[in-house]
Amino acid sequence: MATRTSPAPARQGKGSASRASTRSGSGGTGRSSARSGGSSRAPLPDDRPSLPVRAVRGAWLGLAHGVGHAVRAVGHRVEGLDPDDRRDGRALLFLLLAGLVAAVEWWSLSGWFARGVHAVAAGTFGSIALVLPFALVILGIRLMRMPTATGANNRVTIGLAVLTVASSGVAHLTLGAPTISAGVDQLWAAGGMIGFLAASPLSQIITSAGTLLLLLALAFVSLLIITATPFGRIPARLRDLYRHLTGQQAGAARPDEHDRSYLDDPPPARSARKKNRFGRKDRDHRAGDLDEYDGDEAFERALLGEPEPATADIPAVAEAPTVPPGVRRPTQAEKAAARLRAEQGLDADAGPTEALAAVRSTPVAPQMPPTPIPQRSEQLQLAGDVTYTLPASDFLTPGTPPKERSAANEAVVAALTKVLTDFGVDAEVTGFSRGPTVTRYEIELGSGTKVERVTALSKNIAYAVASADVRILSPIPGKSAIGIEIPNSDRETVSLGDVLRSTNARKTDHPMVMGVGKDVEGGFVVANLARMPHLLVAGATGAGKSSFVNSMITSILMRSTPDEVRMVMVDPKRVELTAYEGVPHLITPIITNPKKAAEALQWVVREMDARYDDLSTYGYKHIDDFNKAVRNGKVVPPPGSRRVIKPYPYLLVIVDELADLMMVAPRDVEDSIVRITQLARAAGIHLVLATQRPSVDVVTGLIKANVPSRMAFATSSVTDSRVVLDQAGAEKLIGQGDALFLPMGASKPMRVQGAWVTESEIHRVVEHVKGQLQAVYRDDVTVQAEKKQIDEEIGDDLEVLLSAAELVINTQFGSTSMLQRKLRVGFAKAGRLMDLLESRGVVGPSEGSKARDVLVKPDDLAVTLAAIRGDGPSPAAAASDAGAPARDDRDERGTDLVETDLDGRTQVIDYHDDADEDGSEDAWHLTGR
Ligand SMILES: Nc1ncnc2c1ncn2[C@@H]1O[C@H](COP(=O)(O)OP(=O)(O)OP(=O)(O)O)[C@@H](O)[C@H]1O
Repeated sequence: MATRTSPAPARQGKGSASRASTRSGSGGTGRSSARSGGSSRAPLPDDRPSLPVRAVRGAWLGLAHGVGHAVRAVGHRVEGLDPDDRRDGRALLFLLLAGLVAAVEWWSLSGWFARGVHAVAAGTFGSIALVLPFALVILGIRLMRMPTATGANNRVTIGLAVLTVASSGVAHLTLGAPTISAGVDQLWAAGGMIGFLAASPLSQIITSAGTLLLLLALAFVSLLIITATPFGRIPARLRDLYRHLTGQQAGAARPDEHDRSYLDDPPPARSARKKNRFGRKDRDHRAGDLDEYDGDEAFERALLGEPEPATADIPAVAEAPTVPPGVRRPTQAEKAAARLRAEQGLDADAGPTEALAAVRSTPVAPQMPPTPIPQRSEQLQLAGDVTYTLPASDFLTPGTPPKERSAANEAVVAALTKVLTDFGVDAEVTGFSRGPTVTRYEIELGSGTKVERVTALSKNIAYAVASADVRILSPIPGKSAIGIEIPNSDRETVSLGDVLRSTNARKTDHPMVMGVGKDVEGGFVVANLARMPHLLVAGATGAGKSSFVNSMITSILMRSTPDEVRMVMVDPKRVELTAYEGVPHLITPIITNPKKAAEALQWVVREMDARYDDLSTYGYKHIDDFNKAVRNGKVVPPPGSRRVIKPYPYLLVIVDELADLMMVAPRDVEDSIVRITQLARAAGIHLVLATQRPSVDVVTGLIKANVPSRMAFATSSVTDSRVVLDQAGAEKLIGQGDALFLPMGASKPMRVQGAWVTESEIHRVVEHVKGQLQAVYRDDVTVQAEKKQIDEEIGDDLEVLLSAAELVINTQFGSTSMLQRKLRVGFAKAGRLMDLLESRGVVGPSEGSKARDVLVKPDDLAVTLAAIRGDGPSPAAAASDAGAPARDDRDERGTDLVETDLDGRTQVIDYHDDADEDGSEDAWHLTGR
């Protein structure tokens, strides 16, 4: 397969050019090798294997891919593997060898072939041949499931090899330590030839006991190599193993446990769910949909507001709920319910009245013990071959069990019915679905009844149910019914743990998926921040923004490694995000100073530009494609560069109070935000902006236009709601995490109760994460951009400096007295201008009375002037990009270019000016540094 290095690589098929480049050996890129001579373009002689060979090869690979597919589907499904990356053929060989050795060694097969296999296996490894199949199976399965994790696979292979040698040596010593003269049978029964060679010579030198100890130590070290366990982490690994073996993650099913059948049940089709809600059983749609169901669908379902469906077969009749004890006056609604009961001759303690029981509630799923989320440890080999374990799913505790219906709901149904009857409206309450915070009651109209007759009653309804926060949806999207959302007087908390354990969240591995909460129908809502691609979170103080931001960060910490997601947190309030200080996902300490935050945003712009440079250099449209290519070794730095190209993590920038930033530097902040939001999506950079002041001076039109996803918590006015959502509604929310979620592309906001995570849960997760890796902060994030220093230094002299630059560059004469004369300025000022030009790389250093060297050619005048104005890269960089002088200058001084990656690790890149052979510009330049 050809290696892809150019921005627009000529697509090489699997044919001749491709093979030619592969064969051309190391160092050469696909492109250069393909070009290395005219002959390589000419069709190669037909060196294809003969038909029978191809047929056997095809059959073998077909079988191998089939087995590989099955192996990848078992347990935690491996997805997104590029067909080109599969190594199934080799892996199947390992598995077959394992089977062969097992058949011979375990079941003592006889015959010449079995004897041959035994001679090889036992002759080499002695009695260790008995466990050889395990090692071969491990290697085979790893190769099928993780063919691209070359580093980790090599590590495991080396570890297994060392373990085999050490064990053979131990077997040799403990099983009689036979000498060669004792005959092959004895050697085979002990440690085989490997065991003999590993143990015998050593025991001559350090005695048998010493050798045994040494080999045991070697075996122990090999286990550490296989499991990528540093010495310091042995206790933690043992603890994890213990927890895993004793099933502590799963937790015991308690009788009062939250119903979590959704953990196991794949969601049925929407139509099936609808029918089942009304008691009819129809499972036909379900099986068909299951096969096609994938993580993306789960995401889209969540994003589209489709709740995670409840299980089908539950009868919709609820138990009679008991009213919580406590002395208080009954509300109007309760009185209405009592009246309805009395009218029907039922006593007050009776279960649901017939009339109320007829109003069906959406059933909640039945109780089932939870299953732990499978650990993704196999995928978590970080750069530098560090194994990283994500926090266990039970770090986040389950929430209160969801109720299908309660006395409060019955009371409201009765009150609504009474209002409709009192005002003579031909309509009835036909059902309700209870969410954690609000219940949506469905009202169906009799024929000939106007919708307005019900909507006009909103104030009367509010009065009857004694709640000001009544929201009417007309119609409920997708239904011929009016929805009336009324807060539950017995609201439930939605635990983040439950959301992250839901099927929706588990169907996708994407590291940027966060638990949002539960919708009005009780369905779990998750969202992929990478697809937002930017989010505005707004709401009055105390409405639940910070809790939402906490849930978001905790979701990321629960699901992603620092190699996958990095964060920049801006917390001008200084209290909200302090818990996360020191997590390895952070690029810079939490920023609390608004001025520094503005600078950090400018750094993000520079980071974005750098990523774009890489994307365009290597010809990829999205950072995901680029990362995939890097992982597959398809992105090779140009010859001469010492840069090590690594995948870019997603960068999540969280600003917990935008208003504070907009106060200190409105223009700069707005500029940066607009630039980031317009472009950063493809670069894997995503912004989350939270504010309690959603007014037009904070959330400006430009910012709004570029931040497409919105999460509105309760706002203090309808105007604020309009700023956030472009529509009213958020002012009716009831606070404490009640929100309207409007993801990009959705036309109507979805009402959700935000997920809640406690401080102790956050603490546990953060401690786990920090215990594995230390944060490596970059120190340039909050450093003022060079551009700003220039601005301040130039002060009021910008115009005259631009004239001076123009003069010097056009005349190619760097003389101070010329500036004095032509610009009519004094000596001191002309000297200052010349110094400014020097510091910006336009002229060289002073050489006494001689004129200075001019380093910028007239052709580059425009870009240099733009740079001095602050519209582009520094003049030195502009010049170095554009022309030879600065480059030569750099070479003469022997200065290398320096790149810093997200870990703050600095890499030196040799400057090289061999422009790509296809004429494309060399892209190794510093962006804004
Ligand atoms: N999702 C939720 N579930 C349950 N309770 C919540 C939720 N979100 C917020 N609350 C409650 O509301 C309180 C205020 O929430 P939070 O601090 O997040 O508000 P805020 O909008 O960030 O306010 P401020 O702008 O003043 O920081 C919390 O202390 C908590 O009691």
